[in-house]
Amino acid sequence: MTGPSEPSDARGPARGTVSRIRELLRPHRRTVGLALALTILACLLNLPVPFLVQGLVDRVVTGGRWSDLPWLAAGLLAVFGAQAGLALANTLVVGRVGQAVVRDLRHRLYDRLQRLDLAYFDRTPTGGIISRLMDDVGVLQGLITSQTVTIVTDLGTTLAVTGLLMARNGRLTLVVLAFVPLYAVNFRYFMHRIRSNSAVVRAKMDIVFGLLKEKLDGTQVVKACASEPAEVADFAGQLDDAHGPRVRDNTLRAAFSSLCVAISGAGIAAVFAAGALEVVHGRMTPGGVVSTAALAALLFGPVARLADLASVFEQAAASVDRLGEILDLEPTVVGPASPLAIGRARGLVEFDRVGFGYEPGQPVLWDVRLRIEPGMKVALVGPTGCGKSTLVNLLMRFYDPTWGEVRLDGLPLDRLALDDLRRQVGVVLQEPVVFRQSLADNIRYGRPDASDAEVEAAARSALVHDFATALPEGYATIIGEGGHKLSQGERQRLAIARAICKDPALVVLDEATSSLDAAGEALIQEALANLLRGRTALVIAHRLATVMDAGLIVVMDGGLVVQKGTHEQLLADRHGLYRRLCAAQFGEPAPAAAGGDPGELPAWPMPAPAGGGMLDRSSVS
Ligand SMILES: Nc1ncnc2c1ncn2[C@@H]1O[C@H](COP(=O)(O)OP(=O)(O)OP(=O)(O)O)[C@@H](O)[C@H]1O
Repeated sequence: MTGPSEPSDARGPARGTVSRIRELLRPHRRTVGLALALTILACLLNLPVPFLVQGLVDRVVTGGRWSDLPWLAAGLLAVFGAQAGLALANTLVVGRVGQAVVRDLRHRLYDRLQRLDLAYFDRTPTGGIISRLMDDVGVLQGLITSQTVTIVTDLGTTLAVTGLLMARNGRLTLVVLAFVPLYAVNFRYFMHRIRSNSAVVRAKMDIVFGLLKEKLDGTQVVKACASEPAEVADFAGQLDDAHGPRVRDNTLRAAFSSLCVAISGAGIAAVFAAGALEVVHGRMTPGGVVSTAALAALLFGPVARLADLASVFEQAAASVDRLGEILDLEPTVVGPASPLAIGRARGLVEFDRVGFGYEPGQPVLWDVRLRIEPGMKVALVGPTGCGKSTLVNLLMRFYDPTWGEVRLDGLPLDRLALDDLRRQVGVVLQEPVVFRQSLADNIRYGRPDASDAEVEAAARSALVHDFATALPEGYATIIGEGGHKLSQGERQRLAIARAICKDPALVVLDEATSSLDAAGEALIQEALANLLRGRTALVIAHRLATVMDAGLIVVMDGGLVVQKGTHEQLLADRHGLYRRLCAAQFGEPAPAAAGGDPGELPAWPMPAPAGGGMLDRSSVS
């Protein structure tokens, strides 16, 4: 993928821009056709102007036929009035198309984003994504709405006027056309500079958007650390960083446009000078010269604008490249063409010699072999970074194993439809996610067709019902960003209710590490017990005290499963990692007598420390 700050090849992507715009306009071809018809009409209306001007000069000014003045003036007025009317109609029509294209494009981008796998989001900053959806789409909208009309009008005008000029006076036409190559030189000089600078501006704005999102999301931490002044200074620094390239963008465009204007000014002056000679030699009337100069102005205007447009087009091409980074990307984790039907899974999970690395050549899981029987509660424990979450990510098929196979009910995961697989799994994350919608809709998020009664049943099971009914509008209360604020414990129970409402065969639990008081903790444990009942559960355990009853505790270290067994079995291994983890969390037990039979096992967990019954995570994550 092209890095955000690398300027792309100046010609290739520009061709992509044309076909991309054509593709975007295709669904609106009728409206575009109407706009084109209006444009052609507007172009044709340019043609009588030089004749009317010539008539004014030759008949009225030099010929003294004042009786011709009213109809010549009325003719000019009618032409300009009709052009204004057509321009208005055209702007309205093209504006509609532009808005529709933007809506379609944002929709397609969001659709693609939803289908891309987590790996894309791992490597792409959120700010870059938002800036593409808002900023780059806006640039393209500008090109389509304000510029396509101009392009077509100007192209039409250029052709028609060149024809007319040729018919009137070949020598003056050559004078006019001699100036056109200057536009080409001007264009060549500025275009690639404008384009690469545009790419730099966009990359800088990605960083600004990213910073903005990150810092607004983390407002609480910013305030808690009294870092507001530092944040303001940091943001100002980022804006300053983007300021230089933005100013350069402006300068390049201004220089380019001004040179275009200068070239057309020089061209018209040359037409007048050459025209004067034609009059002196009796080959043209003064009216003929004035009207030819008017025609030249009609030609230089569009040529200058066309060249100017090229700069807008170059900027849009940079945006199209960036949008293409999303639109052309195919997800790597996809469902099979003919998936196996699974119905409701029994919950048998197998990791068969699984290895995986987020980056090529850097495995974080090496050779995981694990069989989880239906209905079993399995705890994953181990030092931080040992690969617990990664294992769960593979079970959800957020990523595919680099080698080995993961199976559900004996079926390889990559033979199942993705939504079928993910429907089987309820996830409760460490940091519960709440969306800005009603409490009821938050609960039914994983199963949108759940009835109100089912939502309430899930809420009761997860001990959400009591606080739900106390909210200002009960289950209809809007929560999440800008809505009613829930406490940490309430949000965790809401996440559990969401998982229960989905009624999954499997539960993945990334056990919360935040400190709740004893009462809050007890409520969560009760809600969790309701969620886990009768389901296969995979619990990433940070506090060993909560998983001692697990049917199987899997101890991981450095991407490998190093121990497996029940709490008692694992403790019995005096040199095992599990025992060391327990010692780190609960404190060293009294030295065991020599000989060590199970009766000598320490009475872990030790009594909870004061202040809420939470045990220290220490080195265990
Ligand atoms: N998205 C990612 N991209 C690249 N590397 C990653 C990614 N996620 C995790 N890792 C790396 O993979 C390794 C295993 O991480 P993982 O999150 O699975 O560990 P964990 O045991 O769940 O840790 P913790 O208990 O601290 O959450 C770590 O070295 C981590 O830095």
